[in-house]
Amino acid sequence: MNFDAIPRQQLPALLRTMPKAELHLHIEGSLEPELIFRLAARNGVALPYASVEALRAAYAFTDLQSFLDIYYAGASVLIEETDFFEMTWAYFQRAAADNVVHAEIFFDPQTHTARGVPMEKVILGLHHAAERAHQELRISSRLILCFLRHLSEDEAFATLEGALPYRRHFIGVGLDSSERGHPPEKFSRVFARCRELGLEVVAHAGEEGPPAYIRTALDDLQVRRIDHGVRCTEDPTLVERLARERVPLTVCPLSNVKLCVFPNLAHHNLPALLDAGLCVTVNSDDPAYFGGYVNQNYLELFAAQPGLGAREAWQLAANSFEASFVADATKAAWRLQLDAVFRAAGA
Ligand code: HPA
Ligand SMILES: [Zn+2]
Repeated sequence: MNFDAIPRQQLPALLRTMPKAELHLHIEGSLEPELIFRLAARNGVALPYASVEALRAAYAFTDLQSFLDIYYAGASVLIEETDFFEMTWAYFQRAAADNVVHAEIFFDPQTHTARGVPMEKVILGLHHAAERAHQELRISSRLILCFLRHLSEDEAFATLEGALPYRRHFIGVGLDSSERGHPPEKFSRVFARCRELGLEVVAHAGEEGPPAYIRTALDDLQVRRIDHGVRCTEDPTLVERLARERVPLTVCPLSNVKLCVFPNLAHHNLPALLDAGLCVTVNSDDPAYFGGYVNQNYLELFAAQPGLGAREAWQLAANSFEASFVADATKAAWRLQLDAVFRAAGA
């Protein structure tokens, strides 16, 4: 492929139209303020904000915790199965507009079961939206259950137990919420149990936490992907290992800027991670809170980083397929679609 034949002004259209997988998306983070207000009214949930505008104005985060406080407040309007369905269906429609062909979606059951919402309503609401997306939008998807790391390992075990009747609806587990002070090894036993059950395992690490958390996610939890992982560059030996073992990083550029991990996109280390040979992917994390869905992440990052061009666009999309939890034959079919789009653009 001749990537240099593609002029830079063609890049935004190419970023939008290229097929891609999204592998780091918290479904509760796709809840737009308008839907939060609509569900609050329908379910009789009181919100500490007077209007959609007042809620949006509160989206000025200083770190991960300042975001999580508002994110959990927003999720409190989700009560019935149809609420979970509507939220997830809205995400799939946005994803289809961004030419996402496959999504691996995180959900946080403890945020809901702690309020008395049954596990069944959470999982079936998401599952039915995923089925409709497959039929009507031709988007494939998988669900990944996340344990909240600020809670105990015993609570994670109880959550796993409660989810096992719906085992066929999710393919893996992850670890999210407040990273600092909650290292991956706090969850070693429950992740070992999940691996025994044949679940895929991933974990957020090295977003705000130190590179040591990336190491223990790999060694103690034996994760297949690292979510974020951007702080790995503070430890060159770790970067070499991630490249050698081709451990994917699901990077979320707009999230990193909103949560002050980097001052702006021009200072984001994604190009350095790509240069080091890592299997980096671009994702939206919590698009309703961080200023855009997956294409917005690509577009703003490429606009801010002159070193990123058509070659890197292709590589990032190819990485998103490689890093997904689907059969090799499916990955190969997506790669052909991707190559066809680049060839049609002149590469
Ligand atoms: O970016 C995140 N980090 C940790 N926990 C989260 N829960 C939703 N988004 C995030
Ligand atoms: Zn995340």
